[in-house]
Amino acid sequence: MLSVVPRPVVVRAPSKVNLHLAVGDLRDDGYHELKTVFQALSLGDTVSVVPAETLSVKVRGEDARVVPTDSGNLVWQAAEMLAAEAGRRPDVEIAIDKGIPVAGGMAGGSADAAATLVGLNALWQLDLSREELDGFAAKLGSDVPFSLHGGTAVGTGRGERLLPVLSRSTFHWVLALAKGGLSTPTVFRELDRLRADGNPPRLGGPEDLMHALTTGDAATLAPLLGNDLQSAALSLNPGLRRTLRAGVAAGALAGIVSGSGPTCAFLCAEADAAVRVSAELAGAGVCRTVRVASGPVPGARIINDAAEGSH
Ligand SMILES: C[C@@](CO)(OP(=O)(O)O)[C@H](O)COP(=O)(O)OP(=O)(O)OC[C@H]1O[C@@H](n2ccc(N)nc2=O)[C@H](O)[C@@H]1O
Ligand SMILES: Nc1ncnc2c1ncn2[C@@H]1O[C@H](COP(=O)(O)OP(=O)(O)O)[C@@H](O)[C@H]1O
Repeated sequence: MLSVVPRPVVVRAPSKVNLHLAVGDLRDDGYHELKTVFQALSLGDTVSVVPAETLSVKVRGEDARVVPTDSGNLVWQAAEMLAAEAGRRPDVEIAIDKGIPVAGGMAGGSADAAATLVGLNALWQLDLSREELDGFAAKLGSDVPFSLHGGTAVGTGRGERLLPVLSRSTFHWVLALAKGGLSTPTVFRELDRLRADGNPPRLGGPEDLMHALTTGDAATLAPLLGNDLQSAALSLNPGLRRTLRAGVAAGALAGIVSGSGPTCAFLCAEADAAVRVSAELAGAGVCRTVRVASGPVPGARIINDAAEGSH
């Protein structure tokens, strides 16, 4: 007799780099007002969801052992949220294949949460609209809406309100992954402390950077990259200064801390240059490992069909 084995829905979700991250003051709700330009990168995670008796999370990949597999994982929270909406049990097994560094300032948990929303919307045939998914995404975390959208976008509010940005051509990046991670709230707190003690420079508006994106010219874009959280990340992890210097010495057009760090992202003139820079950085002993990536790429999207298969 043929048994019907449910096939998983498999979703690919991108990492991100903040090309511009201007941090405003601390709000009463504990978040900072942001103006940021996100770009989704080809380094990503793959998440698959398949019907099961109970909710469970499995994680594979280099950083797997530091990722929670219980309700501390954003994918767990995403599944419970959608199950409550659908009035059903979250009876699903979620498997995460991690390519994105954990606590690396590249929105890895957000990518997985966005992938889970997309995957379960298909698996459970919920037919939720883009706007409804956005609402769930924003509840899960400030970066989750961007992980759904991908591409290049301006984020305001706490980063969850998005407007797409016109970006011509593909940009080539080298990512220097650090040994440990940095906690996002700790980095925001460190920036508040630095600001209370002195007056670290604040980024202006992203208008010139957005214009550079429309030209598609990496050399024009490079000097306009900026991140207000960089001084805080460097204060918590001073070794990152060496990493940033080494990437530029290796031939990158510019280097920046990605979001709250500690990953450093280096913009390169073209794909070949990125491969050369990555090889030199890997040999310089200034980071755990290097990755080459390009952007912009799409947000969380299904890479197979939610069909049932007979085995
Ligand atoms: C800094 C950024 C830049 O894109 O990314 P990462 O570097 O973490 O990837 C984001 O703002 C992170 O977004 P995300 O990681 O989703 O943060 P959330 O879960 O919403 O918030 C975690 C904590 O970070 C701080 N936080 C976050 C967003 C914001 N606009 N202001 C904040 O002060 C708060 O302390 C909050 O409790
Ligand atoms: N699916 C997930 N992948 C990675 N980390 C997760 C996930 N769900 C929850 N976390 C928790 O979120 C923290 C921040 O991880 P991550 O999203 O990778 O970094 P960042 O906020 O710097 O972009 C981790 O230290 C981990 O405890």
